[in-house]
Amino acid sequence: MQNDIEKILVSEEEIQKRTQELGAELSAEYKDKNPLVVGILKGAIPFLSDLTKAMDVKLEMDFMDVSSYGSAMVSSGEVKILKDLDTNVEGRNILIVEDIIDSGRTLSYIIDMFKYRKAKSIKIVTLLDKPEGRVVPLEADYVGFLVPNEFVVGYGLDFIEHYRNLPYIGVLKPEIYE
Ligand SMILES: O=P(O)(O)OC[C@H]1O[C@H](OP(=O)(O)OP(=O)(O)O)[C@H](O)[C@@H]1O
Ligand SMILES: Nc1nc2[nH]cnc2c(=O)[nH]1
Repeated sequence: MQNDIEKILVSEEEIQKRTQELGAELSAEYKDKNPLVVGILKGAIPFLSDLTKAMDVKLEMDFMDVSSYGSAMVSSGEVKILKDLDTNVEGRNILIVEDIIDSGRTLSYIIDMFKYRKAKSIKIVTLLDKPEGRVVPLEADYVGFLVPNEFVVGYGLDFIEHYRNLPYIGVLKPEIYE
């Protein structure tokens, strides 16, 4: 699998160090707020797992799965809920955990939904932000790393469901797409 990687953009050490920093910041922000940490399946799982272990606060976790219709690498803009939360978000402090914000469509849809459901506060932490990909305006409250406008894989991010288990963020060799 590692043979398929052309270059590493964010190393395992960089991810782990930044995750500890973000965990400390979020611990201060959410002290005594019992946040509901919402992971967006499936890409957010490795980051959410490491990040919440770096947060020394009482919190709850829940998960949503949404799909944006489209090919493996280009989304169409339509978002559909595949798995909803089990938890009522009304009056809750919500921390959404994402692996990447690209067009911004996925999170824009989810945030509107949480506002409609009367969440008390909504914040976003994303491991990666790809600002050049933005189609709808959206800013995360906490960002791990900025990435260029390239298709990235690893640490949760897939290409046709593979490479999520890489411990770093990388770019695939061109022949993998052939
Ligand atoms: O800002 P956007 O352009 O909406 O892209 C970001 C979304 O795309 C990826 O999810 P994907 O739909 O590929 O699902 P997955 O996490 O299960 O791979 C990623 O995990 C984000 O949720
Ligand atoms: N794997 C992967 N999924 C994405 N979803 C939105 N942007 C990306 C990306 O660069 N890589």
